[in-house]
Amino acid sequence: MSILEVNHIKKVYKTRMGGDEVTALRDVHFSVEPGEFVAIMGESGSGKTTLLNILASLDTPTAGKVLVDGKDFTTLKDNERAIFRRSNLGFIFQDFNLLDNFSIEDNIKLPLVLAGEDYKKMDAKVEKAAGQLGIVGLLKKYPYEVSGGQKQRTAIARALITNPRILLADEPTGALDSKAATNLLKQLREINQTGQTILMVTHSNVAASYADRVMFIKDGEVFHQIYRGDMTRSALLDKICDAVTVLMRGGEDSES
Ligand SMILES: Nc1ncnc2c1ncn2[C@@H]1O[C@H](COP(=O)(O)OP(=O)(O)OP(=O)(O)O)[C@@H](O)[C@H]1O
Repeated sequence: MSILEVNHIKKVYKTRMGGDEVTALRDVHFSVEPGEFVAIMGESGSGKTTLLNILASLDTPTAGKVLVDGKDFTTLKDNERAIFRRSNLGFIFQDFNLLDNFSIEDNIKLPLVLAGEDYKKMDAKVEKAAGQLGIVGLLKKYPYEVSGGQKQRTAIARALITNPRILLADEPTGALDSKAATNLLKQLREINQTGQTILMVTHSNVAASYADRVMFIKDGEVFHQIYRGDMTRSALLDKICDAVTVLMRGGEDSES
């Protein structure tokens, strides 16, 4: 069974007291298998954030369903959706979203505290997550004392500590220099290779080339998909660059 099924979702925003309407997603339909690493690309305004917000259960679609492990969460009440989100999804963001007054250790621990987990079990989980991300030596530091790459590793450790079914990443390398971005992408790939399903929205062709599948959104629909198959990362990168060029030409696959 697919881990995620996005079933013909549509999202229409109503603006100005219900006057104007904006169709951000027209008909988005795809599924993700357990252990896949999927990158979502698309030009500004194509609907990526809208899609991610719906997948994150932070917003509801106007029509269609989203199923995680066969369960439709779009129909849950707000409090049930919050519990669903906490136990099934992990998030990382472009700007890390760490709490400045919390140590690295307490930032990583936070989802466990919110979930009411037994304090005695927390330390072992923090050690394990920090070990996986190579930041054990930073646990007593504060976010302002560590680099951008280390902040994002902290955010990943925090996202993974609850063993989420899916890790949702919104432009995770957007605030990093290219060396830190490369290290982070390699780390995400390693985490994926342990079986973690990852969905990542990105503007970066290079970032997308670390995924198994790259999905292009255009005008609120899935316009094109590229599967890595047995391609090397650089061959996948070439294909992504070609697809982005076609997309920027307005979707016509020719010069004319
Ligand atoms: N809350 C909202 N109310 C009305 N329209 C919205 C709202 N949020 C997004 N939109 C519109 O929906 C469309 C898709 O926006 P969305 O933010 O999902 O695109 P995006 O692909 O994430 O863009 P970017 O890459 O610039 O972040 C755009 O036309 C946008 O103006």
